[in-house]
Amino acid sequence: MQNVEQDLRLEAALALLERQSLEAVKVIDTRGEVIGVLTRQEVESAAELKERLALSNQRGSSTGKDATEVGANPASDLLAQVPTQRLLDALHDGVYITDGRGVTVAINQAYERITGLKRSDVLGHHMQELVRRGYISKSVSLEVIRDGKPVTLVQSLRDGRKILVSGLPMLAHDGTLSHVVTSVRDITELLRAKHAQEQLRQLHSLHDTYSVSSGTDEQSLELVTSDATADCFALAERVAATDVKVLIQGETGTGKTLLARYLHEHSTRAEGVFLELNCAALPEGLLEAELFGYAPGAFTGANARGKQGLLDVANGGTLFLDEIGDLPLSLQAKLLKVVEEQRFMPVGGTELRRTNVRLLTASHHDLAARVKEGRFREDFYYRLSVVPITLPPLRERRSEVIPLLQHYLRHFCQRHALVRRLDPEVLELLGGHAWPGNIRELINLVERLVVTTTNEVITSDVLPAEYLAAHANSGWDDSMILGAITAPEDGSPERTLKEHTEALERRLIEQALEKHRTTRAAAASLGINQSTLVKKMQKFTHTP
Ligand SMILES: Nc1ncnc2c1ncn2[C@@H]1O[C@H](COP(=O)(O)OP(=O)(O)OP(=O)(O)O)[C@@H](O)[C@H]1O
Repeated sequence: MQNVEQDLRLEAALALLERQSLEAVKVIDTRGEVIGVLTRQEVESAAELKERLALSNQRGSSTGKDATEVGANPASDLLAQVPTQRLLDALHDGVYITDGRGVTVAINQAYERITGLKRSDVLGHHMQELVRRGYISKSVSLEVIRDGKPVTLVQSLRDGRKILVSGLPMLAHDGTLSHVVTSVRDITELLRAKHAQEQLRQLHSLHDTYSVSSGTDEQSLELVTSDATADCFALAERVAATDVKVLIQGETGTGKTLLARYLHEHSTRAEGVFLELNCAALPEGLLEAELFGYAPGAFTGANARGKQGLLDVANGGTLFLDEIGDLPLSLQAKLLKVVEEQRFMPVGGTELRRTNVRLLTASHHDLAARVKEGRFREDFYYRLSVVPITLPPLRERRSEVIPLLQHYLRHFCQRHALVRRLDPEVLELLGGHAWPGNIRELINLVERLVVTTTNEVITSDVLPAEYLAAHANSGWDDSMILGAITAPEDGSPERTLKEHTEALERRLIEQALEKHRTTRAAAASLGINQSTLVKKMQKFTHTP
């Protein structure tokens, strides 16, 4: 059965090599693990040997056994002229042959190359002795002799390399064990490649979870700045080339992450990775494992192969730690060590690892206040905030609101293949909104308006209630309206009746909007139709 499988694999390998003009094929076991690589030359010579065997078998006997019989194989007629040692030395894999008692009778050159052992070291020696001397960690031949069946295992050599060893029993005519033939393949490279593959897999999953992936929508957008923010970006550009620590502060959605990425992209690390971790998003244990990684089997449930931490993955690049104010004190101490020494210890590890990462941090908390409250280490705070940059909230950079609205309108129209315009009245209303969620809130609103509106022009009647009460939020209050209907005391000309009436109308409409939240309900409560109310509001926004 085993031979049939091998034959089928050989044919499949040959077909694959022919069909796809490959130079080598991988051999995979039933669990999908790669156990070796066969070159075209190896597959072809095996196929040729198989053909010869088949020819000879037509003329001769067949063993009908799992193991190979020595001396009864008619193929030996054809190979008889070739000296056995030359045949063995022609093989790329190492070969080790013992007699039925475990005494070494032959090895080939490939075995010497792979293991570094010399023929003179092993010939005539018993396998037990070689294990005792520490030449090899475990003997396959002895296991084959003990169990009487093929054995495959991975051995470690003295220099730490790993070899895959497969031993096969060879039987004499009388069924007794004649020899054990062992093939040896250096799988150090294979294991390294597998390890690299695992690291890559981890990197991809980290990238999906934490990184601000490149080519995002935001990245393709231009920055909208005003006097209030241009200084922040100019400062970021100035310090980008250095490795100084920058602490970015500002309310949520003000562009802290964008500024961090801007810094990375203007730095000499721009080719390296930019990873972002939100320190408020994970419990302490997980946060530690993500940042520092862990050694194989560090804790129950850990990946048996261990895991690289972000400090390793971001080596040569930038690690942006958002919400650093929420980092537990114990991890602040560990990270301080990284900042000071550029070294860290993975969870459960025994060796310090070096890393060359630029740390950028951000927080919506007032970190200085957190230091005073004893919730943030003072030494860590000073280390991180060599250059502090504070992004103002959107309500303090009003001149950006309309450019941002137009900017994201264009963006979402393009993304959803729609044509939409913002009615000037909407621009006015939104221009006066307080934007507690800052730019993120603005972006979400614009996308919502673009995809939910059926008309080309987006009018105020589709605005959610909180945006209609914009004037109330933006500093308009009753006193200003009352001021409009009260005779001025500063000697300026008296208002006309029309102006008084308009001011009163405006006040009533504002109050109705505040109370009823939508233009439809406010209009109904005032006994006018919705479009009249909207027109009047539009007129008011143009009236100082
Ligand atoms: N100046 C700007 N011009 C254009 N878009 C901007 C600007 N600043 C920020 N944005 C966009 O606003 C959104 C929110 O920005 P960002 O995620 O950087 O904010 P944040 O302060 O990091 O928020 P949080 O504190 O919640 O993490 C992002 O989509 C970003 O691309």
